[in-house]
Amino acid sequence: MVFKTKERVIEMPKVLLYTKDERTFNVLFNQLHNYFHNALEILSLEQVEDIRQISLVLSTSYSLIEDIPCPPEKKLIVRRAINIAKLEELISLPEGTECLAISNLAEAANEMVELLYALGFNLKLYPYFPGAGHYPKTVEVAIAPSLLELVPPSIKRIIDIGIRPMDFSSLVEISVKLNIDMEKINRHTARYIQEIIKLSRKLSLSLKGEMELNHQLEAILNTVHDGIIATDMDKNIININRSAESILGLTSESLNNKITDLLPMLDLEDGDETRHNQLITISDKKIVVNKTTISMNDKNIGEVTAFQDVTRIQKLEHDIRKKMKEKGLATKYTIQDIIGKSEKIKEIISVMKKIAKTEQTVLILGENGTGKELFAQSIHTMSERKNGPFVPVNIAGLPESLAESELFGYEEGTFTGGNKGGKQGLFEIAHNGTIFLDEIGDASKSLQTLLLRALQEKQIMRVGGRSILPVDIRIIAATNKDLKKLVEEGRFREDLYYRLFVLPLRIPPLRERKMDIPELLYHFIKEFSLTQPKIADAVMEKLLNYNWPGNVRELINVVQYISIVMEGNQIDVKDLPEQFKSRYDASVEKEFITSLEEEGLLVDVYMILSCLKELHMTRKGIGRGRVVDYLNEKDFYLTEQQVRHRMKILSDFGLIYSGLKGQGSRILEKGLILHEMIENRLGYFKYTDS
Ligand SMILES: Nc1ncnc2c1ncn2[C@@H]1O[C@H](COP(=O)(O)OP(=O)(O)OP(=O)(O)O)[C@@H](O)[C@H]1O
Repeated sequence: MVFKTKERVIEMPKVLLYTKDERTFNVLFNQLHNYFHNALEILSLEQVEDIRQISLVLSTSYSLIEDIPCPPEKKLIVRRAINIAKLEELISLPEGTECLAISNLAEAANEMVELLYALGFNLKLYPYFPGAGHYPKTVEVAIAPSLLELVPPSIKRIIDIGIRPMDFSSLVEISVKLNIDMEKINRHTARYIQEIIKLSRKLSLSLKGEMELNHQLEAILNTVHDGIIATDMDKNIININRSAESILGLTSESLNNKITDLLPMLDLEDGDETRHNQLITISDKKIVVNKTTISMNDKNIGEVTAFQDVTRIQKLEHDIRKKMKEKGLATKYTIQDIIGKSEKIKEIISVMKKIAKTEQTVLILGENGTGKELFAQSIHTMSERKNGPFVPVNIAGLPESLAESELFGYEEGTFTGGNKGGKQGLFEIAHNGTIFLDEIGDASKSLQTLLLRALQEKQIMRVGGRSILPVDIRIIAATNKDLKKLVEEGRFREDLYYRLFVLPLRIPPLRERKMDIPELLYHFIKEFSLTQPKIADAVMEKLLNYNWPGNVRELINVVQYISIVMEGNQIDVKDLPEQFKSRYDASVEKEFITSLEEEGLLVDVYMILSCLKELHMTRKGIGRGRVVDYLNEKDFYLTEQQVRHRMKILSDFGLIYSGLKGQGSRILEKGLILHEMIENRLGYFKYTDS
């Protein structure tokens, strides 16, 4: 039997990248593509058919995207870094040289001037852009980010610093805005570190013959977040930047010390393999280290060690995620997390996409563990509100006495010991987002009345408050109960039912879409990091035949169980939890019972099992002699020889455990089940005590 996990359809957020010229577009496009790979789709303005489908508009300048009709929170002006590898020529300019800083937009030209000053260049810089007008006649040099056609004819020397890439903080900001998950950000971080290290390496290579780093270079090194240490051939430290000092907790006194004395762990072994991207730990910090040899005329003259504090970047990202979580902004799931290719799931997903575009109330119906919350979160992340909060409320879990204040908040002074300044309710927190009312069928009558009012009026009043707060929220409710029936029984308000029953979404139980089982199984196997085990055909057959009362949640539990008990790399029937075993063994054991019957041994075996079962409670092994005595007491006569023969059969079949000599035998779980089955087969209880 072969089960294949099929490719998942992935919905990527669409990003509009808008730049003044095509070359900048290409550089930024490549950079975005390198960092985010397939996590987002990047479009140019011409490719956008409907601006409402765009999750984020990126540009190098606000003036460019001012008129694009979308809310300001969907627009992001990216910050630009400078290409370190291209700075070599700039460093060579004498102090005070007059230069034009050229760009196609005033904003960008001014920004370049600021950046170059911040980098410590002691030049006289004039921003220059189309329409900028006059500049002093004496200026002979232009610094241009590849836009050479903009350079006025009077300029004698052009320094091309290349198109400026986006800086890392903008990339992180994009990740956060688009809710690209932590794991992906982490992968980007690794890539970013590599990139920076490549730049530093290029920089060190461009310093051939210049072991005396001048002030400008030092200033540049100090703006880099990487730690950089340069050493001479005798391993004396001849330059150390500020980041290196702060990452390693050093002072400038470390200069002229030998790196081997001061930081022996940074003195990586020679040989290419070990010198690149090596991860080391220095006083609880994880650091990626790279080392490059500087050579002149084929002679090595020193080394540059560049390193990044991975812990710091991870912490930064962690803080961002934490902040999002605190604000209730973070949803765990998107439509990409929904596993399944059955017709039913495909149909639900297509309905969900339509539902997500609307603002209407959704009612998700389905048994426990079918994924109602997963679907609710996916609707939220697909909707216009995805950047707003998603606030889940478990109605069944709200104690009646607290429900009102939890949902609607309270004013200061309402409760003794209440918060100063009152407290926001969950409806208020969900403002501009989605509130997910789970297990709505469990709401008490009084809570139903309160909910009805909030839903009808889209406004709430805090407990003890006098003013009304309008809230802009989308409601998704869910239940595993038959709401219609509750209405008929008078246990659920009819008017609330019709408020909720606007867009119903029915999630079928897993037994009605068994085709999804293999894919779900493989997915969770991967999640519990079982290394691609083989799955015995019999196992798959059992999983497919099972009726899954606990739905996907039960399947997750089964995989977890398997991950604990399995040995080797094949999942066998024996690795399945109880609910599968008894059903499976039934057929095998039925055959066993039939064969015992044919051999005329069934009653004998039953009597022996009854004996072991009865004495089972003592937890001690029972010897053959004891069994013979027991049978005698019941007027059932077998010789010790016969008992031994029958017990051997039982032990071979795994129904009893016969210990080493003298320890006697004990009935096993399977023996108890078989005992019950024979009892049913025999249909009378003549031989039991009762
Ligand atoms: N189609 C699916 N693909 C991947 N994971 C799923 C799917 N359906 C459910 N799950 C997972 O199963 C678990 C249970 O889902 P969830 O909590 O959303 O169910 P529920 O219907 O809300 O349950 P309850 O009614 O008991 O609250 C979650 O871990 C969820 O991620």
